[in-house]
Amino acid sequence: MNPTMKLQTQTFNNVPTLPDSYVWSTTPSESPCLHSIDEKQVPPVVDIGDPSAFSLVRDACEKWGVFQAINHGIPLSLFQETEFEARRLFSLPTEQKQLFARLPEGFTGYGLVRISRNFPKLMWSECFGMIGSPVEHASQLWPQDHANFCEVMEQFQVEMKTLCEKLVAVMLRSLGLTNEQDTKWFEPKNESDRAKCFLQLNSYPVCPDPDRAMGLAPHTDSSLFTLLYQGGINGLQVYDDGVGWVDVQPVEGALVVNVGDLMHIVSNGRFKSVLHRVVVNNTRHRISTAFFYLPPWDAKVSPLKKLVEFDHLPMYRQVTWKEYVETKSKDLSKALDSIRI
Ligand SMILES: O=C(O)CCC(=O)C(=O)O
Ligand SMILES: [Fe+2]
Repeated sequence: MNPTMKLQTQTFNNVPTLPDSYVWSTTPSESPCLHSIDEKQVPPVVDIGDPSAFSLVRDACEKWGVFQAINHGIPLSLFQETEFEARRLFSLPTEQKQLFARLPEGFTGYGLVRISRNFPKLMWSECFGMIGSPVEHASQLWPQDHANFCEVMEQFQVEMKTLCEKLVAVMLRSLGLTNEQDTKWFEPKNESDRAKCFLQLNSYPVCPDPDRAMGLAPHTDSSLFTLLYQGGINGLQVYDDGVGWVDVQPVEGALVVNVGDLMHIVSNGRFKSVLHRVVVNNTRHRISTAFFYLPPWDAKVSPLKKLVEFDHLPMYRQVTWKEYVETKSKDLSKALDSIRI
């Protein structure tokens, strides 16, 4: 594990040069990104309220593992309020944010992104994770002034979860699965188990030397899929085998839908788990909100029966979510291979 998991006080504030621990040997500037104007070379923007959405979603998930969803029903104002509250949180002094530091194995609280432990260099980012109400942490931070933060974060999670439920149906229906029984994508341990969500606010402060730094190293999300609101500032890039790194240009009000490892498994390999990274810049502090859609901890996940019947062979063995997370935290790139049949 990286010995410097804990963020250093003052790391991001007014440092004139990039500290050595943040200098990456393979940097985004050495594998430049395509700023394409050819719409075939960028992940598509899909109006998910349109009847033609199904085939567009399927094509995007097969080719890219990512698309930008518009007309999803969540008002822009809720994204703006969430971003405003996130900025309020990240602008606090580091000592104060450290009061609710995330434990190395934990999900909630403040700190480095979980994948930091898998890389020798530090990333130019910080995050705050929440599952449900953040009141426990927020009330310590702002004893008199946490109500709005909590209200906005709770409302955001409720609306995003509803949207995730709708989107999973769209994605699986796009594969021809219309019967409810055929689209059960996890096997619960208990009857009452429901899908789970995890909200992570990400902050990428202004960086003195963005060409040698990394906001978030290349990774795939472990989730079924992730909904990402990236505000108006560029930074997210996805990898395409034929093209290389491609910018996902922010579209006002759109949500980036990232296919994760679990959807790749559930779809028996049809949908691609998208490799993505974040680059930083030297002028603007970027904030993003990532909403991960997940199974319950002890639930089992495997390729959907109908798809396996069609393919005659499952591509992956069954795995519990807990087992998958533990395998992936040991080695990001080998987790999928380790359950491949
Ligand atoms: O900030 C972004 O655009 C991407 C964030 C991300 O990939 C993540 O939180 O897993
Ligand atoms: Fe991610």
